[in-house]
Amino acid sequence: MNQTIFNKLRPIFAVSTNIEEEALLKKIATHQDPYLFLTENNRLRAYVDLKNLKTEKIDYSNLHINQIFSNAISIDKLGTFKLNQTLSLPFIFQALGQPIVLVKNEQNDITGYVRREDMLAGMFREETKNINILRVLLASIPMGLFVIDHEYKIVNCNESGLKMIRSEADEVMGKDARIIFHKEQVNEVFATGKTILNQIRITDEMGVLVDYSPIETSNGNVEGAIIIVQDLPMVEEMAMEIEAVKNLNSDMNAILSTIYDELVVVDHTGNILRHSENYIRDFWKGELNELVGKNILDLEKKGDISPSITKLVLEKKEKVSRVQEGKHGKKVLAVGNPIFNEKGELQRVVIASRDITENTKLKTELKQTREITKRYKQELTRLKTMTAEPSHEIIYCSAKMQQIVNQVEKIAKFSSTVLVQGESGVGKEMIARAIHQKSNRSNKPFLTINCGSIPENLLESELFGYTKGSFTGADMKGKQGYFEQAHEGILFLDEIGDMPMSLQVKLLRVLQESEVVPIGSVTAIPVDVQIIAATNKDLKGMVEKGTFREDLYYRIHVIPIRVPPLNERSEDIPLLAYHTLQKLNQRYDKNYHFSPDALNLLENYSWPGNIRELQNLIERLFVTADEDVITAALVDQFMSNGIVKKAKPMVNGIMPLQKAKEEVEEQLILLAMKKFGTTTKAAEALNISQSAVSRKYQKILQNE
Ligand SMILES: Nc1ncnc2c1ncn2[C@@H]1O[C@H](COP(=O)(O)OP(=O)(O)OP(=O)(O)O)[C@@H](O)[C@H]1O
Repeated sequence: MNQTIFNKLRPIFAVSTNIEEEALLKKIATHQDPYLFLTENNRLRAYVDLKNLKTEKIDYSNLHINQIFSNAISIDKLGTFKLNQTLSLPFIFQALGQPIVLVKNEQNDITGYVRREDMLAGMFREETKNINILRVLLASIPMGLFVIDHEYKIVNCNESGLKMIRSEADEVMGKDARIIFHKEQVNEVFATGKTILNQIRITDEMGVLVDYSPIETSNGNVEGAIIIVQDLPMVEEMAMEIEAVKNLNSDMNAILSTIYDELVVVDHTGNILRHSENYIRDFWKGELNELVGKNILDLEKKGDISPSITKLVLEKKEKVSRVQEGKHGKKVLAVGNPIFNEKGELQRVVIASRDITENTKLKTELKQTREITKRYKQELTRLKTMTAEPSHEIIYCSAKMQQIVNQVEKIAKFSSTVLVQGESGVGKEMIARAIHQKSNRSNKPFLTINCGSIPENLLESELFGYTKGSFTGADMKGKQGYFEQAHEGILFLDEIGDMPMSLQVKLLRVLQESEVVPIGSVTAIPVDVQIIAATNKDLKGMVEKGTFREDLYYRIHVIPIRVPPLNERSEDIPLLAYHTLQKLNQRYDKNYHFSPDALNLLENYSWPGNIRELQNLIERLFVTADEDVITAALVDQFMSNGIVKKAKPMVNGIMPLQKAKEEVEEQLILLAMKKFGTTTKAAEALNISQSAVSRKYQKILQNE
């Protein structure tokens, strides 16, 4: 019995797992026979049957040691028998249940191993002797067994086998096994003497998983074969499990690829364990063959793969994210996550990347658009301020304004103090600015301060400045006053009539001494500032009433300019109206114009608010007009709406009646002549004789 079982004792190659991986692989590569791996203290660790690797031709240079060990069979699963052990039935069952049986000598040294098929073949050979054992054996094992002789004929089989292929013994016995099972595999086993495992056979009668093993003579010739059959339902279950795992895997890949565009998993040394398809397309420069098993760090060094963050994650052992560039300028956000085992050792690195090319593009576009918008905004504000800034171009055609403009030209050559008088909105500030523009101070500051709208103490500090800590609430650093700031330029003191008496003294001093003493200081600062003061009040009258200092009045009344109200120069009205409308047209890209009647109406209005009022009214007309033409009806509507009041003869104070009559008469004649152009028509309108109009008109012209 023992002889039978052990007469095909195969040698075992034992290797220690602590030898260099490369050497180990080489050693394994030279033999196809199983290996026993030993632990450091020479104990058995695992058994590796290279046939289990399933790969027909193994390229050992590409094989990773982990792949070999993943096929290792735990040492607990191996049966162990002594060479001379008597094999009772239970022992035989035990032996057949093991993929391999280790055989030891009396000294307990492993002398070789026996495969399951070797054992069965031996027993068949000794059939007559072991007939009973064999029968029991064949009947009781859960797998199907078919024994084939050298002519491929089935010479023996068990009940389980018959059930599995759904046949009776007489249908099978003596039949060529190649008809029932895989012809090629049976031929191959006979030709090569190799075992072929896990062949699925599905026909109308059966669905089984088949292993083919050779029965070899002691000199190595194949003299038959053993076919081991397992029911497919069981196999199916396994297969389904595998299928389920596969599905799970592909689901996982699908889910991951929707969350991430690329995915690669490496072990702690950088060996690629798995990757998504996109990863190959976007980062792998080589062929689309398998990347698994290759080392990502080596590939990076060789330049076969775009640099990844694997190295960083392996070094830092923490999550790392970076924007990386793939093929064709593709930008990805790669996040590398280290995965640790229970001992806290780094086991895997999962690198998931997201394509952010589009995002980056959009971001860049957004940035550019923002910049453009910013520039447009700046430009718009610039344009707005330009349009909002009062134009310094003096618009006029009246002789009165011509006189003023001539005066401005002359004054601009000197730095004398100027007093501009006139009603509100007549253009006093405009005149002051014109002086500045034409003077040689034009590239120095022009500062304006409204003396009527600022509280007294604030006005003082604004005008003269203060030193640090000079009063509660003062700026810590102190402040330069307007006089200092306007040095070498012009200071426009608007509403000078509203300046408090106390400040009038101080102002007078500055004007006389040409130096300022800031609040809280004792040191005078020399200043060279030209003063242009303006008022709509009767300063002379105020002096008489004692509300304005006489000395200051004379100090500022050096060059007086009186800007006449608009109704004293009504010929300027159409021009100013047209000019204002043009500016609005330009600003809003429109082409509005006045009807002649509308201009007439505007011209005949008294304009108590002067040019400012005119500008406001025109802006209102512009906004309201439905058509390009601003009609008299529309102008009238605003006037009768009470927004502006219709002109009425105005009397500003008591005067001799005769003089008043003459003035009214003069105005009426001028208006009529301007409107109708001829004395005849003017006479008609004024309801007096043509000769009277002619005479009076000549007189007016002579007096002007
Ligand atoms: N001759 C003119 N040509 C063009 N625009 C003018 C003219 N005169 C005045 N303006 C405009 O009229 C508006 C009022 O002018 P300005 O502020 O100079 O008047 P002001 O007499 O100083 O008024 P206030 O006394 O109320 O300070 C300004 O927008 C100014 O540009």
